[in-house]
Amino acid sequence: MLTEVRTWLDRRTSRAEDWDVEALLRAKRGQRVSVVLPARNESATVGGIVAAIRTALCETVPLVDEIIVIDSRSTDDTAGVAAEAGAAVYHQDAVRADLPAGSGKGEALWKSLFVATGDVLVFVDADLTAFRPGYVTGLLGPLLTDPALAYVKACYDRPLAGSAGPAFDGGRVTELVARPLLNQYWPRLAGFVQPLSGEYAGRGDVLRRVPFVSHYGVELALLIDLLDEVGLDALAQVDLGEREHTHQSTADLGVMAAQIQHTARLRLARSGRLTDDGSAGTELVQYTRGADGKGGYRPLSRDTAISERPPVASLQPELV
Ligand SMILES: O=c1ccn([C@@H]2O[C@H](COP(=O)(O)OP(=O)(O)O)[C@@H](O)[C@H]2O)c(=O)[nH]1
Ligand SMILES: O=C(O)[C@@H](COP(=O)(O)O)O[C@H]1O[C@H](CO)[C@@H](O)[C@H](O)[C@H]1O
Repeated sequence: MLTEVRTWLDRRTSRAEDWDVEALLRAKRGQRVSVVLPARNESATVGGIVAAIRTALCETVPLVDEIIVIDSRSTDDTAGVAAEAGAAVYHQDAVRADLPAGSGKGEALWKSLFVATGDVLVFVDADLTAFRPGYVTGLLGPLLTDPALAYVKACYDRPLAGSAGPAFDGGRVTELVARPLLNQYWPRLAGFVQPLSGEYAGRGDVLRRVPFVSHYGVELALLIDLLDEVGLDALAQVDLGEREHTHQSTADLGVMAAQIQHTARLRLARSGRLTDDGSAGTELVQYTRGADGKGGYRPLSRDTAISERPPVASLQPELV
């Protein structure tokens, strides 16, 4: 581990319990706080998360000023459930509908930058199955109390639901793809315990100065781009203890892994460390047996292409 990272790890890692809500209210000093949940087909969990934030951090103490759910082309009642729980719901394709539509989680997060009014934005996945308001206060703690910080990521144990395995059995793409890539090519980011965590907070003006990669490349790209934009000491992480969420299938995580590999290649090429001749395939062929689970294997073609949205701040003023 680089000496710089060792120092960073000690200096820029805190714990959720280090941040007292009353102290955060005093530190807020007129800054607005938006909580943003990107949600695709999360009707089973989004309502409980929104209600918990609203009750604890809007009604009981005025720490959070708005709760936004970006409905990311859900086919269930995510939007209705989120609205019922008290969130302001925006459909991903209805925000900046003048632009060609994009896809995936990264698109949902980029679109949130056009509707969130907070000086500080807190992002929370909508599939969490054991959410606590301390996730939000923990992420806000460093940002509201240290003006030198721009972005704070959650870290936590990630047990794999249903397995009695160790605390890091979850975060499969983190452990098998993202962490090796970061250690190989971006060792200054090796101090992040959970580089792909879906819970993080950032200053709105800084987030609007970086691009947003589509789909599941967004978290890796944000870390790499924010390191370039603001420097390692403006980044931090907060230990939230444990995180449980609805898991995707291994096959679906294969698509996520490919998107993250494409993102890494894009960033290596952009920094001149790799020549990208555009020959990397974006088709991922996976295999399944027939519906009855018998017979021979059938190929299943999956698209893993990613795209990228420019920094919001780079858009023509009249277009923002
Ligand atoms: O196209 C998408 C894919 C995912 N998500 C949301 O992004 C978060 C993380 O996605 P997911 O749970 O699929 O990833 P995982 O946590 O399983 O890696 C969740 O709130 C999803 O509903 C989204 O808004 N749009
Ligand atoms: O960290 C990971 O390996 C993946 C999958 O987690 P699990 O193996 O289902 O616990 O989950 C994260 O990765 C996505 C891509 O960055 C994020 O968008 C998700 O919020 C995050 O949960």
